[in-house]
Amino acid sequence: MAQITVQIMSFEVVKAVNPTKATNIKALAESGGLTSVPSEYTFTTNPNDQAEANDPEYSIPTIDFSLLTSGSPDQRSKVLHDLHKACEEWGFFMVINHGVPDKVLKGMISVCEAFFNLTDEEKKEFQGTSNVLDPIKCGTSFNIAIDKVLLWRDFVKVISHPDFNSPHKPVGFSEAASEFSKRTREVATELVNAISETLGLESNYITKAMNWDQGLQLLAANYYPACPEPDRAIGIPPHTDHGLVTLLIQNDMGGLQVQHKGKWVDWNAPPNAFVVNLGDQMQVLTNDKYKSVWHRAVVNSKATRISIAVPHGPSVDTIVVPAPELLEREHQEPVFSGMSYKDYVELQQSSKAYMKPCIDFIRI
Ligand SMILES: O=C(O)CCC(=O)C(=O)O
Ligand SMILES: [Fe+2]
Repeated sequence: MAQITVQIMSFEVVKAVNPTKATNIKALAESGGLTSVPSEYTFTTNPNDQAEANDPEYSIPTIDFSLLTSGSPDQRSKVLHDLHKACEEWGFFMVINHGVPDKVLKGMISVCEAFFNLTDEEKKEFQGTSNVLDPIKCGTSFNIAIDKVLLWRDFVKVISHPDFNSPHKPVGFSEAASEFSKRTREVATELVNAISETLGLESNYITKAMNWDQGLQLLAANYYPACPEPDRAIGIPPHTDHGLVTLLIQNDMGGLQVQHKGKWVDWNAPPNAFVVNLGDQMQVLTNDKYKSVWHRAVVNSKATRISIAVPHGPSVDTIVVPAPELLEREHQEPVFSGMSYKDYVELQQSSKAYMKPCIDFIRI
């Protein structure tokens, strides 16, 4: 009987969701008495697809950033070798000793938490429109105009480059986000230069070809409250990221899983490391050599998880094509047709590409 009451109650809360009046999962999770996942949020995963914990085959590649920027020539070439392997075999790696102070990372997580703690009324101002490239946008799920299953996730996204944007609330958000985005971008630039070298190209090849100076950088913060039945809901379903590289930090809760050799691998990065993954534009540029990798965010029953994903891409008007220098050297035909980054992002977030590999739309 109690069970039925709860289900009806949560159904009523969820029914209030509509594209113009977005409610949020934080409010639902905190409303008390929620003992099961409401049907609109039901998303089940297959436990047999999970990688064995501690299997060395699934041990995560780690890149020591300090050796890349200030190691001896031998140390640097060893890191470049590891980076090449990580890009080719995983598309995901962890970056340690990156030099961004803990204070900057923790400061960013804490202002994001404060943002999610604003009242619904206060957040409404930052809801944005249906334009996927709104400078500031917040909401719940992925895109409630097209979602068939609601996600156990609220989000706030801001464009931080080429122009820096920030909500004016809560106090301190803008300062923390500005410092965090600047420092994170410096690390991303070094990594992209190093990735260029691992491809046998000039270190500034990618940044030049992608108009990096005007490149898009987003701060996308995710809020996943504790969930009463974590196996029956999902924070973010399997997807690849649209840009070149994404750098991600999280509070001390895990939840990111990466697909590797057909299994889902738990990614337990320490809070002061960056988790880096390659995005679709890197796969296009390298003509499938370095692939963007499928990943997802699962939820847990213990505590709120916050992650901040920072995708870095070309400038929005760059038409991304496989690098002619690589095609020539490898005697390959291009396997992707060109598309502007802006069109790609819009396509990826449209109903046409919902839960589908967006990159297949431009595969020749
Ligand atoms: O929260 C996470 O760990 C994953 C987030 C993510 O994949 C994204 O925002 O694109
Ligand atoms: Fe992602």
